[in-house]
Amino acid sequence: MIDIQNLTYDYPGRRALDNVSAQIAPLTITALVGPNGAGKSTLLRICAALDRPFAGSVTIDGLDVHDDPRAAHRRMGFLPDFFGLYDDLTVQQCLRYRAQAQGVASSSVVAAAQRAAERLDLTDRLKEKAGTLSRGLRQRLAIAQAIIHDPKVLMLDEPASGLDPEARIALAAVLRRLRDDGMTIIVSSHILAELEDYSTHMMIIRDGRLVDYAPLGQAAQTLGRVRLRLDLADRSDALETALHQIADLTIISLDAGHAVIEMADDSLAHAALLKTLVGQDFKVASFAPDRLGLQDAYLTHVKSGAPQKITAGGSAGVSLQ
Ligand SMILES: Nc1ncnc2c1ncn2[C@@H]1O[C@H](COP(=O)(O)OP(=O)(O)OP(=O)(O)O)[C@@H](O)[C@H]1O
Repeated sequence: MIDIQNLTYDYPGRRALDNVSAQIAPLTITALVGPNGAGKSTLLRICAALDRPFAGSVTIDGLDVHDDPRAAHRRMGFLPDFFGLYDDLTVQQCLRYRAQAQGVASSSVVAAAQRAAERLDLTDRLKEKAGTLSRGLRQRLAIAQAIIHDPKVLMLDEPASGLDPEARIALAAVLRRLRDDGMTIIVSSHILAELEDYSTHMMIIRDGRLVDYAPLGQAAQTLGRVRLRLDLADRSDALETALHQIADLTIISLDAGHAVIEMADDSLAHAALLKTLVGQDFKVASFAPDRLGLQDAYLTHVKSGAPQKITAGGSAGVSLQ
């Protein structure tokens, strides 16, 4: 879907991107993470065909975005980290204006504005002026403008910065819905916790280099294997012995009340294990894939003496500085 090949970009005296490559599959939501100055905004601007790389290319469905930026812009929506709105226009006027500016056929402008408002839950705000909206609503209006032409790809640079928890939750719901509707999304952020709920993949960059790009939940797992978490309602010291008797099962962590195990990605094998444990009278309260958290995966990759500072960020989770 999005093919990023060997991107290199320099600012005067500073290499911002160094040979970055990644292939982003359709219908994924990629969390683009990294400390301040890692190159996230530069990467997004290049993917959005706003800056031209010194070397390398970006294609969307085979279209080189720098060869034909206008065609590329019809396929993508982009929201930069700082954006402006026409404060004196109503939400409806903003959306209709943007539809016209994006080249939506004049017979479809009204419908496009209505649909974008519906997708971003703005239909009850259509008559309000942009200048009177709260920060969360302004952000939603800006995203509605970015998707007015129903692009296949949406790229958002720090969309949740400055939003309160409620607005962040609303934004997460919107992004999930857009993905379900058929969009491929890349979203950058410093705050990992907010990305965790909806991201399918994580791309880590640091000092302009790609550190990792992997599906969440599988980042640390072997292909064809899956990590599962088992919780017991009643603690039982016999759990370890029982698990050791199961073939082709690796115990990742264990105590009398829970276990994280790795085994073949085979639902029949999982069902058989569950049946065995229940048959041995273990009180299984839950048994489900153990999703490797985005924070865990990020920290796994960056805590090896990396130069950036990582601070625990209260309810917002880990933040990168
Ligand atoms: N216009 C510019 N001129 C010179 N250097 C720049 C310019 N824009 C960015 N840089 C530098 O390039 C590097 C990458 O910047 P970029 O904004 O892409 O990083 P980022 O990961 O988005 O950072 P942040 O999280 O702080 O937004 C940084 O070291 C930054 O200081």
